[in-house]
Amino acid sequence: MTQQAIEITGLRKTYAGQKGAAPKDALKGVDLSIPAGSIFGLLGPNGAGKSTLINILAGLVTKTSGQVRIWGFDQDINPRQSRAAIGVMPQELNMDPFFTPRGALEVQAGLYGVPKSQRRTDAILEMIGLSDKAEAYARTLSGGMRRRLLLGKALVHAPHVLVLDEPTAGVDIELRRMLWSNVRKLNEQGMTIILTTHYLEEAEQMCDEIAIIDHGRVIVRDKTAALVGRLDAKTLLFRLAQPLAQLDLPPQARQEMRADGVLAVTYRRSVHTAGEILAALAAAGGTILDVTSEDPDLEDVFLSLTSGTMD
Ligand SMILES: Nc1ncnc2c1ncn2[C@@H]1O[C@H](COP(=O)(O)OP(=O)(O)OP(=O)(O)O)[C@@H](O)[C@H]1O
Repeated sequence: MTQQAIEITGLRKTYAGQKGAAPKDALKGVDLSIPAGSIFGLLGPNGAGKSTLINILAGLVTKTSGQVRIWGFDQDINPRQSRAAIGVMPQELNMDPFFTPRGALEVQAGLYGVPKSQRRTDAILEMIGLSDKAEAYARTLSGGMRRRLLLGKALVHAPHVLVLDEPTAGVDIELRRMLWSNVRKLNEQGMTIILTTHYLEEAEQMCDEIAIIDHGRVIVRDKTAALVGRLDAKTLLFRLAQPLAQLDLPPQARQEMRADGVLAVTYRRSVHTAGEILAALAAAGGTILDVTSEDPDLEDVFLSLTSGTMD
């Protein structure tokens, strides 16, 4: 059996309502296991409960009920070991402006009780590309550098599991590339990676498996390819010699003329075959110059499963 990096059972979180507001059930009984060594994506619309889940894993939010095991350690029974097994790169860029990157990494290592002889401050600075800024005050660092420092801070205690909360929101392409190449390297070295992202394409490229959370529940969890494959829709794109006067498609297929003059025909693979679509075009007298196909992507999966409120 694969070892599980994270095992969550029946996890609930109810925030007390503030100023007379009703209590908020942010997590309504989440069961989720994340295999060791994977890159796992946690997706969901705003307010779905992702941050709550991550913050519970990080030990920053107290759960209402349920069980959380990190690297085999129960959070309630072995809080210290479960905490030592995980590192979190948070979203917010708040940091003490008077710390230098070296100072921030050293303080963080101290907080985790990493003995001086075992600290890897120079190696981490090198990895996050801040060796030449090691002694600069944080307030002089750019947003991108601060983010890299946050990644470095999450790594000081060499955790088994690294959680990245929206690591690439609003960052430029170069930083995104650097982050992903670091993440891949860490994963190749055996680190389990959990990431939340709003960029579905990114999740599709990076993650082995994905869970989608909506309204405090895991509504789907599968291998990325299987998730995308689960969608039945298929689109054929035709470039025709001349526009068709009329095209009679099978009843459940639909057509759309795109701005670039390409005719897009979408159908359900479980209902129709590509042959039926081609036959309909031939019957309409269409001369096909070129045909390509479009498979559904994660966005289609996402929209078909959630209320489509992702922004
Ligand atoms: N401290 C809090 N007190 C009360 N309600 C909260 C608190 N933190 C979060 N919530 C509510 O719990 C729900 C889940 O929030 P959470 O931040 O976990 O969602 P999210 O999926 O991370 O969203 P986002 O992508 O916007 O960060 C939301 O309805 C939110 O308003």
